[in-house]
Amino acid sequence: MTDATRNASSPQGCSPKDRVLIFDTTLRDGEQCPGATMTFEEKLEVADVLDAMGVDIIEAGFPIASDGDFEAVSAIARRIKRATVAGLARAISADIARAGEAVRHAAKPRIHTFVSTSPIHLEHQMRKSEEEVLEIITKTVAQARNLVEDVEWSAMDATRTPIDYLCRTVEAAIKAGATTINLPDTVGYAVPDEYRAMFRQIRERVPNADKAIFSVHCHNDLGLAVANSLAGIEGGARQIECTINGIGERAGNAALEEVVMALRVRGDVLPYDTGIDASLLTRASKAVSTACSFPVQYNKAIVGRNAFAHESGIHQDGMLKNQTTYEIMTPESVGVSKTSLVMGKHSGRAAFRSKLKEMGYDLGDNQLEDAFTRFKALADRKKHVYDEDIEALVDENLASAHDRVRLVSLTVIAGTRGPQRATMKLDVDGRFVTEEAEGNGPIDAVFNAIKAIVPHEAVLELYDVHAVTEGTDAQAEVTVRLSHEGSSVTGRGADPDTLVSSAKAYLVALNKLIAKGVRLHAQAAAE
Ligand SMILES: CC(=O)SCCNC(=O)CCNC(=O)[C@H](O)C(C)(C)COP(=O)(O)OP(=O)(O)OC[C@H]1O[C@@H](n2cnc3c(N)ncnc32)[C@H](O)[C@@H]1OP(=O)(O)O
Ligand SMILES: CC(C)C(=O)C(=O)O
Repeated sequence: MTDATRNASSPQGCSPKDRVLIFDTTLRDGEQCPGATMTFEEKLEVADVLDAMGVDIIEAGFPIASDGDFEAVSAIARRIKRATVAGLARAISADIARAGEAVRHAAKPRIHTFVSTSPIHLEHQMRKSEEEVLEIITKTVAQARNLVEDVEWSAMDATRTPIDYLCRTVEAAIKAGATTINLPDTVGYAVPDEYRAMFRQIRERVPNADKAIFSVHCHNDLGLAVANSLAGIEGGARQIECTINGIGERAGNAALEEVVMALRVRGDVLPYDTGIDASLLTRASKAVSTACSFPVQYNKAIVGRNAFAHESGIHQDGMLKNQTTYEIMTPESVGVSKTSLVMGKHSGRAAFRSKLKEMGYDLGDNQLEDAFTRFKALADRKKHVYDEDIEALVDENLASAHDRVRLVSLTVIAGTRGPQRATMKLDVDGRFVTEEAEGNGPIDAVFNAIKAIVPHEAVLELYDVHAVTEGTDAQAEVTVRLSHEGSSVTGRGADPDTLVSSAKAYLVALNKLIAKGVRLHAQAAAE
């Protein structure tokens, strides 16, 4: 641990852990993510959330990039009282002057200047020799240090830089006054062992290494940004550069929420503290996603909408018995109100029973088994099973417990070439009866088939259909009202197939009439 990080050690009473500084670059590298540009106001909002969450350094932008960026960095510098506010600058005098001007009103200003160090970059981008770049480092870091006390220097493409030359650049930067040395994996090329070893070697070999805090900055081109960041910390770095939701150039940067929670949850093997209030992580994720109009992938660790959602029966059963069976952190710890047990085709009885209880149903074992069978059948056909879907099927189930006429099967031929034809099989008092009927439209054909099997005088007073939930696979809920000899009854049926729900609704109403004493005439031959 360097002197600088020791100053920021753990709160009193906690076991002493090394403090890792969180440098958030959502507003700079994050904004470099294609399509993630934020307006001035959006940047201020994000900066406020970051500050409230306790990030140590907010990299507010790249002031030379545009007047808009300069204005945003200046406004954030004026506004933020707790965190350090940094502005990025190339190793160019005008950039450094502009960054210095932008952050000068910050309570804690930082200039972050960078230059390439790898042979590929020196030859093809900078078109400079190693010696020329060493001179540039000395000159530009000194210029920045004349403007502010807190200067960060980054070796762009450090992980593709030969270690001997990297040592020389780091030594030069510290000598010129850099207080933080960032060794970025600019192109997401490193693997954890290599990145950890790089920090160990640099800290051992550079004579003045203990005068600076070392920093990691990892890109996610191989999906290793978080793993590399943690490895860099094990190698002696004490600052992590990261972004909310992992947004950033190309495949993005290490996600702030992931590094913070990895350090917290695995404190046993990663004994480091951050100053982040993790309960604000979800809020920060939403704020950034909204500001950038950049959706968070559903299965994103920590802040994705599925991060605390369980659909499979075995997991749901475990969760109902004890949350630690399938969750390594509580949803509340990252600002999510609760775990969700999502009802779907992989759910089991334990979760179904619990869901029904939550919805206010108290079913006996047989009723529950019946409803569960119907739920599984529905889930096989429907992508999302919502509470309303479950409610519809349970209500229908309860209503049909004493029915004398039940739907067994239905086939309808419909389309532009009428007449429409329905073939229906009903269970009437335990006997199967099949009839075929035509109609003026498929629903008329369905109702005529019912009348053919169970002739009755009742009049259809109302037919209404609406979607219970969203999407083309939504359950259609049909309401049918029948009246007979002064009494009228209503039936409801739900099914993703409107014709089936129509038949069910009609039969519910008909069964109610039968229960009221209307006589049945099952005419068709029993099978
Ligand atoms: C790894 C990173 O994320 S680095 C940060 C990347 N972010 C950005 O580039 C976003 C903001 N950028 C911009 O708005 C523009 O690129 C500007 C304003 C910075 C520069 O614009 P321009 O002057 O038109 O230059 P352009 O972008 O075409 O080329 C970059 C120039 O900077 C040079 N350069 C790149 N990095 C550095 C550096 N660290 N120090 C000095 N010069 C550098 C390049 O060699 C090139 O110089 P050249 O024109 O002499 O060949
Ligand atoms: C400017 C530096 C830190 C950078 O963004 C990178 O190397 O990825």
